[in-house]
Amino acid sequence: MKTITFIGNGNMALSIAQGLKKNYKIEVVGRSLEKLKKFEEKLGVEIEKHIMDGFHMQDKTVLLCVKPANVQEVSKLLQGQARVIFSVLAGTSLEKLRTNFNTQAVVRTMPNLAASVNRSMTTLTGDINFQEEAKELLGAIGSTRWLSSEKEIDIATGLAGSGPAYLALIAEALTDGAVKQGLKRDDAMAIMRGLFGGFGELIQDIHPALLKDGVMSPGGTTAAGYGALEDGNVRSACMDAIEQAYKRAKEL
Ligand SMILES: NC(=O)C1=CN([C@@H]2O[C@H](COP(=O)(O)OP(=O)(O)OC[C@H]3O[C@@H](n4cnc5c(N)ncnc54)[C@H](O)[C@@H]3O)[C@@H](O)[C@H]2O)C=CC1
Ligand SMILES: O=C(O)[C@@H]1CCC=N1
Repeated sequence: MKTITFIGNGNMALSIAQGLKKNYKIEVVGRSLEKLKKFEEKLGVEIEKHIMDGFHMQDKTVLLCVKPANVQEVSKLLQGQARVIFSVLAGTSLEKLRTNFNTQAVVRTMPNLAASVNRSMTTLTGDINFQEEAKELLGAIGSTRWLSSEKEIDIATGLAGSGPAYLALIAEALTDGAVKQGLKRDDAMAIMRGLFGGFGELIQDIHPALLKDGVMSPGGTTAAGYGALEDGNVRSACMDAIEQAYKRAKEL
């Protein structure tokens, strides 16, 4: 079984490790043995645990899962030359990763929180020689799409990386709206979850505009509600959200 070395033991590392644990041996490098043990407990399989300070990554296949602000601090603690680093760091350029880490190759990846349920939408870019390996590795946690530039992965970060948070806002707001009109909270939550489940399947094959046309009867309830969303500038706010997220990715 091939070994994947996680550097960092936070939410993203755990979500990805959940998807990889069946087919790969998992090694995790962190700052605290206690936290590494907790990671192992949550993952439910035995892992190799290492402290970051002085860790040898010679010829290893590394999944870098720390925060963008920790790059310099973390890179100073590591020794040896990695075979390849797959980074999940938002906005952190290939050049910055190459400058800070001793590695033969670098690939940027942008998964999302659905990695924990094997449904991540993960974008990839970087060393073309590792395209197939990246697709296979990150394919274990959902769908992948290789992009041809860093600009594109920074935009995709706003769409799919941050996207679960944006959809969560919509989900919560619609639920609150139903509660405001008198639906019980439990019922509203169950109905919202069913809505997102079905919608998630429909949107795979139907263009959003056609899906909307299919729901909206002349003079009906959907048209009434849809008008309120347009009055609230939801469309424009969604486009601004991607613009702001992209801008932020370029600053990281
Ligand atoms: N949370 C998400 O939905 C997504 C996150 N990402 C990226 O994943 C990366 C990790 O994010 P999360 O797992 O959500 O964060 P987190 O806060 O859960 O984990 C960060 C991990 O970094 C390590 N760390 C923190 N401070 C450190 C320091 N000073 N020195 C050394 N190591 C340190 C620790 O292992 C910590 O558990 C980020 O770079 C983020 O851009 C990418 C896609 C989606
Ligand atoms: O908010 C962030 O910076 C990270 C990247 C994508 C999702 N979370």
